[in-house]
Amino acid sequence: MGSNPLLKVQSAGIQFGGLKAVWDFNMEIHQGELVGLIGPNGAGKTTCFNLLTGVYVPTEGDISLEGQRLNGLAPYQVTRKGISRTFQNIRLFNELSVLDNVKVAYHSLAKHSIVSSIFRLPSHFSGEKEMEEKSIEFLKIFQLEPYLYEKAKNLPYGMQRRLEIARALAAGPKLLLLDEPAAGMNPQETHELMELIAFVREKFNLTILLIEHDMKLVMGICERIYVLDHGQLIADGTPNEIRNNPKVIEAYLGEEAAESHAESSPN
Ligand SMILES: Nc1ncnc2c1ncn2[C@@H]1O[C@H](COP(=O)(O)OP(=O)(O)OP(=O)(O)O)[C@@H](O)[C@H]1O
Repeated sequence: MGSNPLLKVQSAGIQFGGLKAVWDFNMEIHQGELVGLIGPNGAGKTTCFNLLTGVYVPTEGDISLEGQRLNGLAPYQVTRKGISRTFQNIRLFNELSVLDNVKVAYHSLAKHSIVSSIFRLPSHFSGEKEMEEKSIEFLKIFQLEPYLYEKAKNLPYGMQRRLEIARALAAGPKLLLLDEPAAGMNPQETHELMELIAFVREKFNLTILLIEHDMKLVMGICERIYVLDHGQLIADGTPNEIRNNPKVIEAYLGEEAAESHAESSPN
């Protein structure tokens, strides 16, 4: 790939006390790619997302988006630079309506000034109206239109997951990070979600990095995959390369063995 990468991570890492949760992490993602980040439980995947989004400041290495260094920026600044995310455990404003959840995301980027909003100047209303129309447009794409005025907490689980993605998209990201978007979904919901992810990627010319445990799903939609184990990258490549990589097979076999041991051990 000749062009400059959208995201570049060079030897990034973070240490918590004595624990090196992630270290020497390298990654390059180009505009338009759909990339997977996988690894056994506790491998450091969510920690990587936290590094990329300013939740954690790397104790080593560099992270840049379009050549601009992100190290040390607060999460809201990273969002403004163009990285949005969803969380493993859904984080919505439960008491707000579906529509307001998306409008809040727009507000964080809104162009109309605080002065115009306080004094309720005409520019405020046109900004507000435009924001509402755009929010509804997004929600239609995610088939959430029937729920516009429903409190977020009352949505079926699969729809809450969709709303989280819609909200992340409303911030207009260049790079969208999805942390286990299909967690807790049944196979039918998962299948529909994957089709939706592929669709929004095309429609908004997005670049996506996703963490997912469902191998079939990751292998099915990602063009490239990075694999973490014990905080370190052990492989990256196409789904086929990853599927046949002995280090990856070993890491996952190790996880299965640990799980079956835990299941058979008395408490
Ligand atoms: N704030 C923190 N303080 C201390 N240790 C942490 C912190 N955040 C993460 N860790 C540790 O870093 C390691 C990696 O955790 P992380 O949640 O990133 O793994 P993961 O690959 O996302 O796991 P899972 O698939 O189970 O979600 C774990 O050992 C975890 O306990």
